Amino acid sequence: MARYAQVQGSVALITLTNPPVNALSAAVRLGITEAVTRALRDPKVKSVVICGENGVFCGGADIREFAKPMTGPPLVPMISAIEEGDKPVVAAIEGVAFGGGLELALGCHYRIAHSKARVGLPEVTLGLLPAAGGTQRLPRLIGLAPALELITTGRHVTAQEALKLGIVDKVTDQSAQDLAIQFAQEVIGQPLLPRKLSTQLTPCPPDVDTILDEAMARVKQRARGAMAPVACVQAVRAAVNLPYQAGMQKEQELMAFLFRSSQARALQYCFFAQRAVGKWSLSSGAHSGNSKPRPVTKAAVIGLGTMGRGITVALVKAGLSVVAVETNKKQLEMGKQMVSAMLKHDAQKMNAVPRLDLLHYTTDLSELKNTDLIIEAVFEDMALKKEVFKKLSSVCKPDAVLCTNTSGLDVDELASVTKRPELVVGMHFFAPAHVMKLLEVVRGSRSSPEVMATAMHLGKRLGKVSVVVGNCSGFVGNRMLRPYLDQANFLLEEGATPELVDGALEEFGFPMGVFKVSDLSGLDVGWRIRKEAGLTGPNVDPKDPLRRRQGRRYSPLPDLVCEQGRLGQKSGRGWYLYDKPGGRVATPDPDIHKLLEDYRVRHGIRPRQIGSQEVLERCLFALINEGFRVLEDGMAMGPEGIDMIYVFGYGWPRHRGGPMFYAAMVGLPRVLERLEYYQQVHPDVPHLQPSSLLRRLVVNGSPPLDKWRDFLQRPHSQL
Ligand SMILES: CC(C)(COP(=O)(O)OP(=O)(O)OC[C@H]1O[C@@H](n2cnc3c(N)ncnc32)[C@H](O)[C@@H]1OP(=O)(O)O)[C@@H](O)C(=O)NCCC(=O)NCCSC(=O)C[C@@H](O)CCCCCCCCCCCCC(=O)O
Repeated sequence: MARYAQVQGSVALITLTNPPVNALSAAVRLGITEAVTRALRDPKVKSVVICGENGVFCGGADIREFAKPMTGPPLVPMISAIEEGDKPVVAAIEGVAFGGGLELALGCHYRIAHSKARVGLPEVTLGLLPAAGGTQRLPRLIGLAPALELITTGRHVTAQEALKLGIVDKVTDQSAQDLAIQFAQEVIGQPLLPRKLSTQLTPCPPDVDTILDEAMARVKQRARGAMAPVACVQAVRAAVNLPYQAGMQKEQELMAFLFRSSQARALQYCFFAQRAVGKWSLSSGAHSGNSKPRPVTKAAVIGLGTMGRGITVALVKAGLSVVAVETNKKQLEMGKQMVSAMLKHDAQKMNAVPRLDLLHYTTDLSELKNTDLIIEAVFEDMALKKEVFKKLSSVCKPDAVLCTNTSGLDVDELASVTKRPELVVGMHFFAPAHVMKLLEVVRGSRSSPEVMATAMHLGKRLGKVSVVVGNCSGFVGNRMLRPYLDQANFLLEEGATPELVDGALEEFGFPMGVFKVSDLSGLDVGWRIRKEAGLTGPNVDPKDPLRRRQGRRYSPLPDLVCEQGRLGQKSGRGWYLYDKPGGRVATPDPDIHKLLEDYRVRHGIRPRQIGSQEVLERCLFALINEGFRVLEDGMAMGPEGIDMIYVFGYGWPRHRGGPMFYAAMVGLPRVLERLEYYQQVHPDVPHLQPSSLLRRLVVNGSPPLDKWRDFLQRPHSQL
């Protein structure tokens, strides 16, 4: 797993060989240890170069090994042996040097990087810290403040930035390996001590305590309960306050604590789940490996509302040529200005030129004759969307892919009005579409594998985490949201306040509680949907009592709030009060408290004390229960897809792994028991009725999440 060669007479060349990213598995660590020992012992070898095969230096420790008992030589002594040796060792960094890979390079005496290489210590994103000396060597090399920033955020830096920061000594456009071999010969005989980072002091400004305290306050505020960033600051503090060996001791202690934590397991699960969802498969046997995407060079977006603008920006940023269609001239002009402004703003941040030349605006659908793929993003109205699809079906070239950006309407119904239902697919973007990482790719019953591959491939080009989902009302994300929202409203009826519910959810790790999110999105959105569904407004069945609809419990509270003109942030009042219309700072509103009190009196509800635990159990377990139903109905490939949808689209805290992972962590028997309890107390809420899949899993001893698929009724898969 590490190749040894002697080149140019006196240079030992050690090459890491563990594709695809040369992760430091036990075998690689053994290979490096043996090769370094050999090089240091061989009198003919005067200097050493360490590089990686296939243009990648090293992606760090082998994350897959973390779940298994440790074997092979540990990293810390292996890196120390390199640093302590009496021959200069040069790291030749191509591709990436991440995590343990960068730590290995920091143990070398010199670092040479290719100009396209990136380096970083992303351990914090896996719930860990750089525990092979990274928290002790990097501050000694580049100083306290930049090291703190890189270690607590896990940010990757380019070779150019690494050179400026002093992480690497040279950057080359040619082969880093060749330059390193040449360099390794030039430095033979030069004093090595100043290059051994463990022997150096961390360069610190006089206000070192302030810097550390501010960093700690910053990470605590941002971390939303994640422990690793806090541990990273503690470890770097040790690099300032303690001698190297004591600092290393501290690093190991902190790592031991993080290593077995549920947060680290959740974050590492997310790392693999994010990659797993890209490898989609359908019940027909088609999968990402055997279905070829169609080439897409020219795309179109129909509708320049908020979603259409964001999608247009995302497509242009990915380098696609885009025709943006908006039939309303005023809206077209407004959209044009907004899209240009967004592209310019983005380009400015990247120090680049905005690609406005890739855009063409029109009011005329017939200009779509030559587009390869069209994304319809008109108002969420089935009749309107059908009209658009009918037209598209006749004006677009016969093999053009037709996508709908609906957040929950029936993709098959739309496909049925076209002459090419097999070329129709849902692409559910999340607002703002050029920022949010999630894309639900909705498979209609007739969407062809090729079209699924095209939509998934396009998602990847746009930098999205794309998840294949089935065509059911609300798809996966919004479908699961309904029971969550219902429970939040029921809690208000029973005695909670918006701030109590939101407080519990934010404490759990959501960036915003459910009521703040509703205020941000606009309360009229749900109001309109409820009216259309006959849950409120003139279409309500007159036989339905006020707090029951269609045979189940219903809370009219959100309707009452809307009827008062409280539409959320945009009107300056919603579940909270804002300083002005469009204001963002939410304060609890005594008028809402009064509304809730009056409501309870009117309906004879005696308010009770509600604690955070009940808020979390009712809101989250109801959502999770629907997640099990989604799996049971065959609307998602597996729990990983659901989890990535919630992490990337709904603010579920990544360090809790997503709802299905969380359920597994809490314990399925516990989730089942609490749902059964709440169902007894609220028999009129069908969402609290535990799903049969959850019951089946518990009866079968709660198998680990990666075995849940075995308990799904495969023939029912809708994918
Ligand atoms: C490297 C990348 C940038 C490549 O990206 P790209 O898009 O090209 O490709 P993919 O991301 O799709 O990856 C391809 C393929 O490779 C897999 N993979 C990638 N990286 C790793 C890895 N590090 N390990 C294993 N596998 C990896 C990926 O899953 C794909 O596989 P697939 O099957 O889907 O094809 C990009 O991949 C990337 O960013 N990778 C992660 C980089 C990273 O995070 N590195 C840091 C790793 S953690 C680390 O290095 C830790 C070290 O600091 C220290 C370790 C010390 C350990 C000591 C432990 C002591 C514990 C003591 C406690 C004991 C307590 C007790 O007793 O209980």
